[in-house]
Amino acid sequence: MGTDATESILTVPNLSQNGMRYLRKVTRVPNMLDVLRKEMQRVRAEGNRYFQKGDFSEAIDNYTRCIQIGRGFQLSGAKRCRAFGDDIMTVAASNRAQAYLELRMWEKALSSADDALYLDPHHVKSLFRKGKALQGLQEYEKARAAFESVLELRPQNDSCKQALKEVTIAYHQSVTGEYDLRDYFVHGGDPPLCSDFVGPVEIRRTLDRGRGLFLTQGVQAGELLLVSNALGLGGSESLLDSPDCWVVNLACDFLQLFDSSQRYAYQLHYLRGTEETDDEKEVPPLKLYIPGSDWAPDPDRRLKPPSFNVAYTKARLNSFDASRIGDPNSSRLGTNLKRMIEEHEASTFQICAVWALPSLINHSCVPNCSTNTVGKAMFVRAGQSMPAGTQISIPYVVSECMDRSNSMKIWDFECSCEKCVLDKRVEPLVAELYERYKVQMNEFYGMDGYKVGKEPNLQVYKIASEQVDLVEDAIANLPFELNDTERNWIRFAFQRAYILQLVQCPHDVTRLERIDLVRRVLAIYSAINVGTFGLNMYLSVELLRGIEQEYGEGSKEYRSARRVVRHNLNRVLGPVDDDFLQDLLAVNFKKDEYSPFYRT
Ligand SMILES: C[S@@+](CC[C@H](N)C(=O)[O-])C[C@H]1O[C@@H](n2cnc3c(N)ncnc32)[C@H](O)[C@@H]1O
Repeated sequence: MGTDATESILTVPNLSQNGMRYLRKVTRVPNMLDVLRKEMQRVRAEGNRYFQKGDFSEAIDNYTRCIQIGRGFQLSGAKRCRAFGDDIMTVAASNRAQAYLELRMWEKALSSADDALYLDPHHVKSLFRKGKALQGLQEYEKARAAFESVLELRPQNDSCKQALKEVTIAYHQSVTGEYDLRDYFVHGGDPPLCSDFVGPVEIRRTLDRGRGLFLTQGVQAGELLLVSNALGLGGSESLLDSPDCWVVNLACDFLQLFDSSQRYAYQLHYLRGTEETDDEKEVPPLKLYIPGSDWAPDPDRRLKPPSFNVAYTKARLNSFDASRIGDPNSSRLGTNLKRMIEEHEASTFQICAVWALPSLINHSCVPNCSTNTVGKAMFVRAGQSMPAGTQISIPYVVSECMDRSNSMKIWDFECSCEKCVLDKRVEPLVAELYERYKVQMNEFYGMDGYKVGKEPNLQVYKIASEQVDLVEDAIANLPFELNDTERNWIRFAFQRAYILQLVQCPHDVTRLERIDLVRRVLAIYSAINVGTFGLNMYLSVELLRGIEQEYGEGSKEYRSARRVVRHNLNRVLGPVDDDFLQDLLAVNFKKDEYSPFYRT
């Protein structure tokens, strides 16, 4: 138990001289202590009632009041008052710790549990709550020690055994970067808790983009670079049209971090805002993001919440789409074609989040890393093999628009990646075609053209195919040479035509032709690397399905398609061995009437 606990409990009452005199007097009154004990119990019970109703702030006020009465008497000077009400205060402080836990106010929960343990070092519930607070602070080793003390006193305590298991796993994850997510990826269900992890990266200043994250060693595609739990979440109807709503939501979430933990408050502090120019912005210590590390700044430099404006700006400049948090399926193997279209075209409610360390990664429309969320934890993996010193990049938003300035505007910068440079060059040359494409795709909304059913929509197929042909002609006639990847970047701007041609293709299109269509769409997504990973994974599995039906499992075509699947899964899910792949395929190869190869 630290000195903090002693200090905090001793400084609770704030009695005036008159108050002290009064207390000394009343403690001499016969039965007064009984009366006061009853009063303490009543106030504590009142706290319990508020707790039951879910009003944790009122509960905390009552528990504090109960402690104030007890400490007031203890400090009143009378000898017989020295240990007055310790038993009642222990429980009040312990319950207050639980109320703080409910509010995710980890530091206060810890200090309240310590208050209770100061009075009774073997108070089991307080030891447990201390462990939970430390778990919330990602201090896994210290949490483990607290849970172990509980189990010494109560070896059969099942919740504590479970909590000990959780922090042991979390500690292992945070140190090794090994996460056993197989079961979750294969069977879905509630996302497992994942600890933060910092792999082979460092934070450095860049020449022109403020700070960025760089590799400290060479990595292979799929290697885990970092895992980060969301600092805050915000939601609204639409991400790009009305950012105000979710930014305000997020900013409010941010302000609560200051009641939660200084570590998280500092992570927020270092996020990009507009108070300083990029060059002046400090490079945060990497330790700040490593669970259990001794990152702490001078204890006198406790951060106070920023103004709402600052929180708002930080929310705006650092948030990414987090819709996948609410959809465990899309963290797994992507979705079937029906859902793929629905999600892509009709996204309505948007959730946004800020992840502290990923927020220091700069954007590229052709990123070299993948991001995937498991619950609130964002996993960042290398999307390709890269040497030490490479600056890593992620897509803040994946947009097919050739002019992405609108969708990027909330982040306040103009992207100048290779794809942006190419798009700017090509856009005027395909302007008329692009306008027609956009009008047509919007018309399809009106006529349910995006609905995927068992019966293909032949009109949509015809129009989509015509557009694909026009795009292919336009690409072939561009007045400059392009490589395969660049051609696919341009196709990506027209991607919906390619997808609709695939999903609405008539029954008489042969399996080989379908295989070609899947291959083509997959090549388009692969060219923008891992930005639309769900689709990459899904389409590569579909390709394998088609090839298995066409050529059989023993064929070289099948083996090569399996390598493609493994590569795409690996970049997002990490190492995929044969058993894991088999399990994933077994799930995905279930009868799916929206597959392009169903009944072909
Ligand atoms: C999420 S932060 C990324 C980290 C940021 N560089 C920092 O120092 O905090 C987003 C901000 O980084 C800068 N940024 C990110 N990607 C960029 C890019 N591709 N080109 C120019 N600026 C970029 C912009 O100032 C943007 O508002």
